[in-house]
Amino acid sequence: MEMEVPTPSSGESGWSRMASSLPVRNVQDLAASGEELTAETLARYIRMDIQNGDVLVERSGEVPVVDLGRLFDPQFAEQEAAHLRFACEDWGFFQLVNHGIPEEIITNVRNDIRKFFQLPLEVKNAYAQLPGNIQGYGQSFVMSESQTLDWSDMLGILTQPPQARDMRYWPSHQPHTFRKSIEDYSSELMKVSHSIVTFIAKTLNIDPKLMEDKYVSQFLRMNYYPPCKAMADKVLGFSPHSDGSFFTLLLEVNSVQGLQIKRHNAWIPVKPNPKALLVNVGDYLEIMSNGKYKSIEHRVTINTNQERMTVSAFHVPSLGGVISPVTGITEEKMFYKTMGVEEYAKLYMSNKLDGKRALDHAKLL
Ligand SMILES: O=C(O)CCC(=O)C(=O)O
Ligand SMILES: [Fe+2]
Repeated sequence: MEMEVPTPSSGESGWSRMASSLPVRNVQDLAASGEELTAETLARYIRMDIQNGDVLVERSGEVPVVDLGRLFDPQFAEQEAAHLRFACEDWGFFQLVNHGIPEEIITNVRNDIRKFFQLPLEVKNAYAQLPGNIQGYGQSFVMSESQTLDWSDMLGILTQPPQARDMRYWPSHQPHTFRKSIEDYSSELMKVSHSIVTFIAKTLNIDPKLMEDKYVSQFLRMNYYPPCKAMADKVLGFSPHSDGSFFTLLLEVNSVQGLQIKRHNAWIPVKPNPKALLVNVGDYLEIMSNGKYKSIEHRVTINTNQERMTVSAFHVPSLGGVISPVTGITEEKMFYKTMGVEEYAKLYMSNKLDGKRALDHAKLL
């Protein structure tokens, strides 16, 4: 398959040229087309590996909850920091409540994402191949070839740093408040990220300054997972992966379940919490914490009747930097190499991982 590399952006962040894309059939359109969805028409999406590992529905209530308000409150800070440490070390995932983002901003971004995905395909396709900060619509960031088999569409936008937001090419008309909703939400996420980083640094006993350049760029990835009446249990919305970010903040736009996280070789479905942002440790944080904090594999399953919509915000380091384990976090031994951020990103996005995760290539033997 031919790979298409989008035009480099004139913006600050070279990240916009890292994410390549593969043109694939729009899945929302396929699901809605009325075309009969049979083993034949769905052949491309049918997966043999979905049953690998038990699905432990009864454990979905165990995903840790971290309260940002309490982290700021001297009376509860210590206790809450212990929850945060446990969440990053033992789960790699947590529901962040009391995150402080004004409800109106969340509501607006939810509504506009819904509206966006309801637009006719031709209109959405105006976002497909734009230069500047829009990464594309309907296509995957190429992490692996298998991901082009995912039963989902996405709209990807590079939103931070602000000077990288090259909005000249933003289709202005549809939905007309979309751009503002995204910008407001993106800026609020930066504040939340700043708080998270400060507290994570504390739990690792390191200077937060060491992390300052580790989450300066932000991608928003709006995900649309159509229902699949015929064979919901044979397709995946998102192949198993860990995130090539420092950390990721996920907003579940419509609270339809789908995300599952790998834990002790089983899959735990995450129960949507409309009041929370789901935070997960990414690969760069795992490396930097010398493996103390874990970047956990996760995947998205598909429903028979309901569509799922989410927006992931990937916070990533500046491409020009390096990533290396900070000394003193764990015992003296280093488990990860020092790597260029760009070098790691290329590895992560390459199709040449031979079935291993990019992280395995960053480990010292
Ligand atoms: O949509 C979801 O639930 C998860 C998305 C995800 O894992 C990602 O964007 O990396
Ligand atoms: Fe992910």
